[in-house]
Amino acid sequence: MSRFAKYTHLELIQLAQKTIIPPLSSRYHKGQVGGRVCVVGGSFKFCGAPFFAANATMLYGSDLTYLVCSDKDHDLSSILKIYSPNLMVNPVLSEPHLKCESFLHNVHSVVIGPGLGRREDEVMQETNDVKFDNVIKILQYCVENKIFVVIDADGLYLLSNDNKYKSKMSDLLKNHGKYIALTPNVIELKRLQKEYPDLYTRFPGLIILEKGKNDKIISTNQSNDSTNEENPQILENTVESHCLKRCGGQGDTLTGCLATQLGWCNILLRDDENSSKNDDGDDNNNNNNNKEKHVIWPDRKRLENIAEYKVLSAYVVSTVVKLASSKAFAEKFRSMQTTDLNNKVGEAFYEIFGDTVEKE
Ligand SMILES: NC(=O)C1=CN([C@@H]2O[C@H](COP(=O)(O)OP(=O)(O)OC[C@H]3O[C@@H](n4cnc5c(N)ncnc54)[C@H](OP(=O)(O)O)[C@@H]3O)[C@@H](O)[C@H]2O)[C@@H](O)CC1
Ligand SMILES: Nc1ncnc2c1ncn2[C@@H]1O[C@H](COP(=O)(O)OP(=O)(O)OP(=O)(O)O)[C@@H](O)[C@H]1O
Repeated sequence: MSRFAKYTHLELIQLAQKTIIPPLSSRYHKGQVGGRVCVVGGSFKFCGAPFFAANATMLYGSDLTYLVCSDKDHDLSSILKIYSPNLMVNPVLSEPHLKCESFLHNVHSVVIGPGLGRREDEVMQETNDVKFDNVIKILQYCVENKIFVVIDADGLYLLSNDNKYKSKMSDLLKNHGKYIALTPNVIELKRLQKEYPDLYTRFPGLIILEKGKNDKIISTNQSNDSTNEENPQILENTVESHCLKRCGGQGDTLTGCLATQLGWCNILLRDDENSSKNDDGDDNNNNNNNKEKHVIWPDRKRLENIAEYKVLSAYVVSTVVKLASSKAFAEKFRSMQTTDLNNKVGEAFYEIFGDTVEKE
């Protein structure tokens, strides 16, 4: 059981408000606190999924969202650009010598997988392998540079079923689990458990947000030798959803929202790291330059470790998406689509957290 499992729903929401939802303020510039998120996905078959995920990142509150896809997937990048002028679509995923640094250096979180496709389904095997090689390259770049990653949909398929890539991916998860969240649906979870029977304990620091009627958040101890903690820890979101429509893309929405929320956590954690470095500098050099000290939301409450930031993020996002889907369903019933759900994300967030404007 997670320490959070002893909290009531209201206590968790209040805790989140004090720890992981940075207030809106005129002090911050574009991307600094709202965050910069990148979604990697799309294929010749699926242009909806990457759009829903990327669109949800922005509707949840990111300032800048990039969508990285392949220019070999027919008209995918043009279609995505037409879907939304808010997104920055970067069709570099099939570049043979991809330089991740050029588009990821200032990003706070990344989604890998919505609509990405699978190697066996693709038409042009040769260019296709470049695309998937690059997906692995991106994952590696992210975890080595402490960028949070959400792996969903066909990203999970690579991890559970792709013979060329699954061992490389599982090595990255094993060594850098603390930067990664998986968001499987029921079938994706079954595939993962078939490949990794010890899924819940195998990847230290990993969290798994299992989607379903009650979203379940599983977290694995960060270190294999911490014996005094339960492993894994489980937190279930039992808030009722009144949405009875299961249109494709609800999971993509959840994934996008989670990426933005994790991006915020990354920003806050980096700010703590920078300010403690400066504290050391001050002591050693007797230098009273406070400029870099807790630039962002100085009086926030701290959680205990990275895993707690990720678990609370997953809980909050699950709550927001459940409320958004209930609202969309109440208006549209059977005709509800994912676009309706996406359009309720902001309203649901507001209903739960208010305007979140910084108090003077
Ligand atoms: N508009 C778009 O572009 C969209 C594109 N999308 C993209 O499609 C890609 C493939 O994703 P996917 O989920 O369709 O494929 P996959 O994992 O093989 O599962 C397929 C089979 O699993 C089952 N099944 C599923 N859920 C279940 C449940 N809760 N409980 C029980 N069974 C369940 C179900 O089995 P059946 O009902 O046939 O028995 C189904 O046939 C991926 O890239 C994704 O991002 C989507 O995001 C949607 C919007
Ligand atoms: N049986 C259910 N009852 C109520 N809500 C559900 C149910 N199943 C899923 N949900 C809600 O829908 C969200 C998405 O779950 P779903 O299983 O549809 O994901 P997915 O298959 O990955 O979606 P996508 O179509 O985007 O690939 C969940 O997080 C949950 O909030």
